[in-house]
Amino acid sequence: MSFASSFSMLRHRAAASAAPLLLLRRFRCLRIAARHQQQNPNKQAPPSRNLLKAKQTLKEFSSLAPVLSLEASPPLTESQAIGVVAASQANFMRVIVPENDEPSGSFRGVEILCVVRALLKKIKRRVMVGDKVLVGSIDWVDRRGMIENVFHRTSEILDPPVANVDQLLVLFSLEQPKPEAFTLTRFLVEAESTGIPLTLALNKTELVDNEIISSWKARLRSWGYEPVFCSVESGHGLDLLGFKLRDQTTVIVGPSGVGKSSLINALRSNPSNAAEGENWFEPVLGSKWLEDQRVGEVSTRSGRGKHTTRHVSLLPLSEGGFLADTPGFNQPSLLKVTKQSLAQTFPEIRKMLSASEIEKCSFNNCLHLGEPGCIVKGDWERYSYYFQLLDEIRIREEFQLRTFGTKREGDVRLKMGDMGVQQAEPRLEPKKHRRQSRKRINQSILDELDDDDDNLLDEENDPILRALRNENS
Ligand SMILES: Nc1nc2c(ncn2[C@@H]2O[C@H](COP(=O)(O)OP(=O)(O)OP(=O)(O)O)[C@@H](O)[C@H]2O)c(=O)[nH]1
Ligand SMILES: [Zn+2]
Repeated sequence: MSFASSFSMLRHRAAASAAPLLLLRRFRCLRIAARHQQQNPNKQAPPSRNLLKAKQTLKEFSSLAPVLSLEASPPLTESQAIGVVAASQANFMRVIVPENDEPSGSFRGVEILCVVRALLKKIKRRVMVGDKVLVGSIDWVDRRGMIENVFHRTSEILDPPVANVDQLLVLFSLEQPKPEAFTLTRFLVEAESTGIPLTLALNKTELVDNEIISSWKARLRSWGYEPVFCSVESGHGLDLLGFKLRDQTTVIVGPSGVGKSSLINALRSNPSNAAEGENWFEPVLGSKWLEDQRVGEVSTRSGRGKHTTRHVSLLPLSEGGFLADTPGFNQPSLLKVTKQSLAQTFPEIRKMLSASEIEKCSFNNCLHLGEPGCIVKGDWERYSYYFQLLDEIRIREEFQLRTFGTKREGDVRLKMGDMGVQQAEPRLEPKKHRRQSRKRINQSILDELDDDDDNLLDEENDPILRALRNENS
């Protein structure tokens, strides 16, 4: 397990255990109060403040514990609904819930501007864009409400931060800009490392001739991918893409200028997509904001460049499903990829490893660097990219190690792992028996960078720094 993921597991566990503890304490208050009542039956003592508080907390927790399972369908009152968080801005979250007010019984989407219940914050239950949530205290006229609980997540990505992503759409263009094989590989590796299914699409087909399309098709097939060729300009391939996105929450990633925003706009307004009936997200009532999430309007309204904000938002598709608009997130950080996991992000290596059941690599955790006995041969196009990325990840891992090692020596100890691989492990704090939080570790990396006078890193655009900051926020 990677350093990073073990920390996030710990963090989740800590959040989950806070609630029962609080509950237990409040239960004790109740019991003591009840015993007091038994011993003094004639005294009608006014309920103590603690007792009131305990009752209140029990009431709060009864609708809260535990995190709702995805299949759960809690009984809803008039002022409650289940929806999806489409955006988060400052202290507010925009949640899209279905509204059943049509005589025909068909659904429409309503956007409710929500605050998050203080209790959820208290027990550190984070609400993310993409989360399925229980909204309560809804004022259907003003379209305001409060997020009362969160459902289990099926997935969670951090860069950009979105929950319940079903699919990643890696978008490149064939021209303006031309695809660059190594950059494309970085994007694919980042997408593969999430474990979420990915679709690769190549845009602007109308700018190139058929030979170029065929040669990319063959080349990408040898990498293990079947891309969708499309053109926002001519409309070619958009039906197929629309079909692939239907009823899915999809995050589009890709370099600047390939047509991500153009594609989002095209898919949202494709009139042939406007099926009648179950498309309860379009139109979304009360959302001037959603209308504004269009390429041109955002820039004119804010008066800044259209991509100066980094707020991710989910845009409802006319046929159901969401597309995440991810301004500014167009460089893969590869922060979740480790030396050991890199091989699994290359379909070519996966294929070689699964093809040879009998002939295994001599080493269990072989890095496939051409050692004798390694079954991963070098006769494939991206082998050199694999090497290059392995090197990059090695340097980053060493940098992280050095940062913990020099700055916060006490927090890290080196452990001999399997096959003699050295691994860094945070030292348990002697008194609290608690691991250092991932936030603090990330912060120590950021501090280290801030201390560095020769620091020429572009803080805004450096994907690793950004991913670390996202995690901390
Ligand atoms: N010729 C052609 N141009 C396109 C196509 N799709 C998008 N464009 C143009 O490509 C340029 C960049 O499009 P955007 O949608 O802003 O690209 P983006 O990926 O969102 O770029 P960033 O916002 O920088 O990440 C715009 O001028 C679009 O009009 C296409 O299919 N063909
Ligand atoms: Zn090997």
